[in-house]
Amino acid sequence: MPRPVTITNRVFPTSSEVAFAAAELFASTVAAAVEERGLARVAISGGSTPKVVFALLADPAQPFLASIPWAKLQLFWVDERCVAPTEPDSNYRMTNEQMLSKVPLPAENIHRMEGELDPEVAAARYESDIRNTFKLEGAETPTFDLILLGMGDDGHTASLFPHTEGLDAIAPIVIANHVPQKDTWRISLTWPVINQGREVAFLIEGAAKADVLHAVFTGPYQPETYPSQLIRPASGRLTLLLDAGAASKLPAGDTIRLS
Ligand SMILES: O=C(O)[C@H](O)[C@@H](O)[C@H](O)[C@H](O)COP(=O)(O)O
Repeated sequence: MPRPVTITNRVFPTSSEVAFAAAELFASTVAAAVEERGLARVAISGGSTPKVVFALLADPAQPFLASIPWAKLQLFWVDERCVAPTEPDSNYRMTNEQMLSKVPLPAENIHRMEGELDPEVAAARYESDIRNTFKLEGAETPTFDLILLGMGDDGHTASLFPHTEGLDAIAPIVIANHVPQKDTWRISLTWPVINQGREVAFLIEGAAKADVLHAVFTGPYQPETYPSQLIRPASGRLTLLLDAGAASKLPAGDTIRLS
């Protein structure tokens, strides 16, 4: 059975307010990690929801660009499509367009998943990159300071899709996951690694996600069908950053206790 978790459910009237809250969480987590440990390691998701967040972080009119200690941030991805970084579907391309091309994050601090390579090769290379960057030994796994997740309307998160082999991957840090429902391969962090994050947050917007959020956080535990249910951080804490539409079928209140 999954470990208990207390969910902090932060609901905002509009998607722009959710994005600003996500940018604040990113900036404050990075600053705290640098203060405490001298560096910050963050893993971000792709898709469409985080685009505005990354644009806010790079916007000189916002407080984040000047306040984030970019040189002490090591940036990773939660997952990537198996495409070249120049392709429209590339999570790296989206992040580069919205943020990386506009902020003083050193190139060597940007840890791109190499979607252009054979999926298994790309997964192995990324796992090696993580092991080297985190200076891991033996079976040690990484503890990211922040992991920012999205959720598909099918209940997937990262590239952990319903009824795919990636859900069974416990030991690795990074996997290549075949996703038959999309007739594609993806590269993804595994769910035990995500659960080791110091701060783990879902950023979810839109009424179209209301039903899946209700199923994931109030329905029976069936992670093969709703892989986002696998996300039960070891810290015992999980944050939801939602707009009113996405939250519309969740219980009222700012805390959800999952036993
Ligand atoms: O590569 C990806 O697509 C993401 O990492 C994926 O897990 C995403 O977070 C969800 O599919 C939600 O995507 P939207 O934000 O576009 O709804």
